[in-house]
Amino acid sequence: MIRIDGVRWTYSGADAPTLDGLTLHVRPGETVVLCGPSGCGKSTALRLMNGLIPHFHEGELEGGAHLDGQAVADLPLDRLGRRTGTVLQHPYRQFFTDTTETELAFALENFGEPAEHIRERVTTVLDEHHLRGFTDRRLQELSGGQQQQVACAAAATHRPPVLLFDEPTSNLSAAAIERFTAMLTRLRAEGATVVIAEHRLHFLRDVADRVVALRDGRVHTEWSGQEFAALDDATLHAEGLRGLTLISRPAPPPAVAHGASVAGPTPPAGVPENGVVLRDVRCAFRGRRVLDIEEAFLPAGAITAVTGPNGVGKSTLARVLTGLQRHEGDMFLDGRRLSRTQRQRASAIVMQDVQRQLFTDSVEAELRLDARSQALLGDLDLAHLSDRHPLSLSGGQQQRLVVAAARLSARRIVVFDEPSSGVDRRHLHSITQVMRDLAAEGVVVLLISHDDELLAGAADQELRLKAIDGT
Ligand SMILES: Nc1ncnc2c1ncn2[C@@H]1O[C@H](COP(=O)(O)OP(=O)(O)OP(=O)(O)O)[C@@H](O)[C@H]1O
Ligand SMILES: Nc1ncnc2c1ncn2[C@@H]1O[C@H](COP(=O)(O)OP(=O)(O)OP(=O)(O)O)[C@@H](O)[C@H]1O
Repeated sequence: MIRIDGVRWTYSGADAPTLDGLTLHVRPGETVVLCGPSGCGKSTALRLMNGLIPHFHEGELEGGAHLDGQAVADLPLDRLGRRTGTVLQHPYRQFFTDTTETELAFALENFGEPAEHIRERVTTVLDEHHLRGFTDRRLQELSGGQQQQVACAAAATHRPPVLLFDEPTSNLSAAAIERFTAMLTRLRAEGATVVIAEHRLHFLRDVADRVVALRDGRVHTEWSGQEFAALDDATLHAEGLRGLTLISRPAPPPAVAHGASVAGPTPPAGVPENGVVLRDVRCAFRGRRVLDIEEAFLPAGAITAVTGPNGVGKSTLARVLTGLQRHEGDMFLDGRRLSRTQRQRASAIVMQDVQRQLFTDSVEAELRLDARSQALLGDLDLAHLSDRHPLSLSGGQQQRLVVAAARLSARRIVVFDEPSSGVDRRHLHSITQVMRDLAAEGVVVLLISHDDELLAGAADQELRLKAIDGT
């Protein structure tokens, strides 16, 4: 189905090839997982399969991918579009339309399918993916996890024989990951060929036919699905990969909070001196209330995890803290009430979609380079990339760059919104260390995450949000 034979690919302007002798054959109906350290070439390999290389990205290609015996480079884009469905690392970047329903219909409309058929298919997909509640919701107003679920559904709506997923679970809750796994099982039953690039491997244990670990742009190790399922975590860790065991996380102490959307005990009286206090904080979008916190205390010098299902209001809370969101109620820092502008000055954030906060034309320029930032670049394995354009970095490299900028920001409040997307095992530890160092300096650190391994290693206390309707 997909054949890649000894491909070499060098991005335009890069001094070394990103794919260097990559050989990979994917059989029809097979589900293959691509894993490997950040920057090893997983996304690039997917771009070769869906034609973004060479149709979109510029560079030097030797060899190429074949789909059903036809060179991807020779296939017209509409034929490629019918044969492949792709979910990118930042799904919001791939939306063409405005609402969930029109996005699901988009590909079929482009292929000139009859309106009746489009309606039927969109209805089926909305049900299969549990997206009924989002039918007419505007895509830009969905939470990160909700967007990722819509992107997965939209990629499958026209039933392409090949589906390519780039870190499809980076923003998903455990329940949403289960729904995604069910989608993979359904696709396999329908005979689809599926390639998934991932760092989080545990949910792929029972669905992968083959697992391929890349390193330096070529295949380094390969396991059959059975071999993979039988691997122990130590073997995977030795390969620099994340384990298969679902971390059962001892719940950290609850953050001091209560309110309609918050699980936790009663707060202390008065306004604590050292940290953030939220009082009667409420947010609503178009009359729909999404955040309702009577009182919460986020102490300085500790990492407070904010958890809860997709769409429950975690990023909204992050925007409240950092002064990016209008709301009712008050926020105090170290006993002093802060206006929105004061909050913007007191805080830094690593956003869920870090590409939104890369503004300059080099890694170096994103940070103010001095001895301290040089050392941090080394810790985060970015030192060799300092001349590079930030948007040319891999997903995990971009993530670490924004983490570095937040570390150097010298703000009292630093929020990390899903910082483990694109992040391999080694860097999970370096990012945890950055958060720990900030907390040790007395910063109020907030960690929003669905990643139990990250939470187990980093969270000092937990603020668990529940949906306003109680779910
Ligand atoms: N600008 C907006 N307009 C309308 N609704 C919005 C807007 N921003 C967020 N929402 C809605 O508010 C709710 C909370 O979104 P938020 O991004 O805070 O969730 P989250 O808990 O961070 O989710 P995830 O885990 O998926 O990232 C969601 O239902 C979302 O669709
Ligand atoms: N447009 C580009 N120009 C130059 N180099 C690039 C470009 N895109 C990616 N690279 C480099 O190619 C290498 C592989 O990137 P790729 O995005 O394929 O890695 P990845 O394995 O998907 O990483 P991650 O797990 O961090 O998402 C990285 O070192 C990256 O910096």
